[in-house]
Amino acid sequence: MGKPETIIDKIWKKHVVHQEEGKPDLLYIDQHLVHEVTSPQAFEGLRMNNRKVRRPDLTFATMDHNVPTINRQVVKDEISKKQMETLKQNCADFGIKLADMFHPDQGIVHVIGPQLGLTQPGKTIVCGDSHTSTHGAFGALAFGIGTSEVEHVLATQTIWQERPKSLNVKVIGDLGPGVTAKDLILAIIGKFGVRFGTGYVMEYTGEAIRNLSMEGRMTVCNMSIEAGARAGLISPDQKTIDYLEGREYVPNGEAFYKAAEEWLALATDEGATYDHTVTIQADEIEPQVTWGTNPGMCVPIGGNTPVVADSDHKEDVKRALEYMGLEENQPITSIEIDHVFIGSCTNSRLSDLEKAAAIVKGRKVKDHIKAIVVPGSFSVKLQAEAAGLDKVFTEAGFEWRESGCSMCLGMNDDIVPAGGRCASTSNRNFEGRQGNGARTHLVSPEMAAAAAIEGRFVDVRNFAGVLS
Ligand SMILES: CC(C)[C@H](C(=O)O)[C@@H](O)C(=O)O
Ligand code: SF4
Repeated sequence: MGKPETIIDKIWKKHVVHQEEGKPDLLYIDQHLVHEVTSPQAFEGLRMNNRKVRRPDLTFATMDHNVPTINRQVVKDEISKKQMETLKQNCADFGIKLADMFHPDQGIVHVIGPQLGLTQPGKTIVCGDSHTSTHGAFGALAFGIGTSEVEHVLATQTIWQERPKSLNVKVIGDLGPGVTAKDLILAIIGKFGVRFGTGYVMEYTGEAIRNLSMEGRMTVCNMSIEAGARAGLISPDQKTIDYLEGREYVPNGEAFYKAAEEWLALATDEGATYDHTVTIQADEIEPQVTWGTNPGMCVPIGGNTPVVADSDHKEDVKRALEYMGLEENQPITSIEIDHVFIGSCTNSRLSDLEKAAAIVKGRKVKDHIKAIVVPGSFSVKLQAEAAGLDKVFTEAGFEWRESGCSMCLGMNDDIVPAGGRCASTSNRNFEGRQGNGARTHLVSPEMAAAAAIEGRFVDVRNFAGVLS
């Protein structure tokens, strides 16, 4: 037996194709995911230099950020329209598979990768999108890249990368009833801040992580970037294998069993060391709500907004409260909302919708609230409809939409108006994120559903049926 290694070391070693003193490593990329927003200039660069895509077979494209979620036929915004037409043309010219807005595989890039089985343990996965960290839930080394790097990967199937340090985010104990993966990651970022992961790839370990479903693990890894990390991942286990078996791009038969063995062997070895470790106690975590303008500005549902004078970051807190239209020391349960968004690559998978529907069932959305549910992919939408979830939502007063990024960011028609206040299951609450002057509160799907019913934030654990 050699020295115990982390999964990060193991994946890195297998993918370095060139190493030179004083330079980053050149890493091989196993899977390149592409969307309409960050790829046009990259393809343009290839054309200008008369280059081809090196491995079209390892490249997969979808449309997600700009797609309309009501009437697919009408794309009002000219830039959005152009970006989608350009992606279509680029994929045709360079021989890349594309799930366009009408394709059954269409969806948010970080939802369809796992769904199709393109996301697998041990792979290096990149995409011109910061939330590529989502795929780390499978024990892949997955990270977002910039447009010039997208061009580099298209042309060479490799990327220059500084070897990251490793950070063990150890979650001790288990989450209580009604407390979700979203609450866990918000509480982690709330405790350690939005920069503690800078320069690191984080591995989430511990009982609470093992007990999460694959979908919960995706929610956690998705937000690694909000902690500043290069990537976040979780060592594969039997749950990972079970999730992947039978998916379209996963090997089958004997090849699957062989792959599964290799995948399990990637898990961090007993006794491996990390550059740094932080720990958090899962059973102390309560449902979280962000009050401010970054994901670390969050408190438990029973808490209050901060008092400026008591804060270490007075200016930031003051400005955030002002932007959010909130008072100091205001109970979170007194905050009234007018929009609810259930969707995004953080929380738009089938189990997210099921959990939100369980809260909503038989109840009504408060009168004035505009509440929308946006499935993460066309396939999630179909599965949800087969289970009757669309009816549960629409009967309660939610709108049931086509899949896409939607209200997660203001790049399509789904926008929160200035001064509007939204309970959102997405991952970013920056100023203007959901539209100019819009105010975003990040929560779990369950908490968003309960807020839609009550018209303000409430502890979802008090809803009948939630704790059963
Ligand atoms: C548009 C895209 C580049 C961006 C990202 O990289 O994350 C978006 O997905 C986001 O969530 O802000
Ligand atoms: S759903 Fe939101 S966070 Fe995810 S890729 Fe789309 S815009 Fe980015």
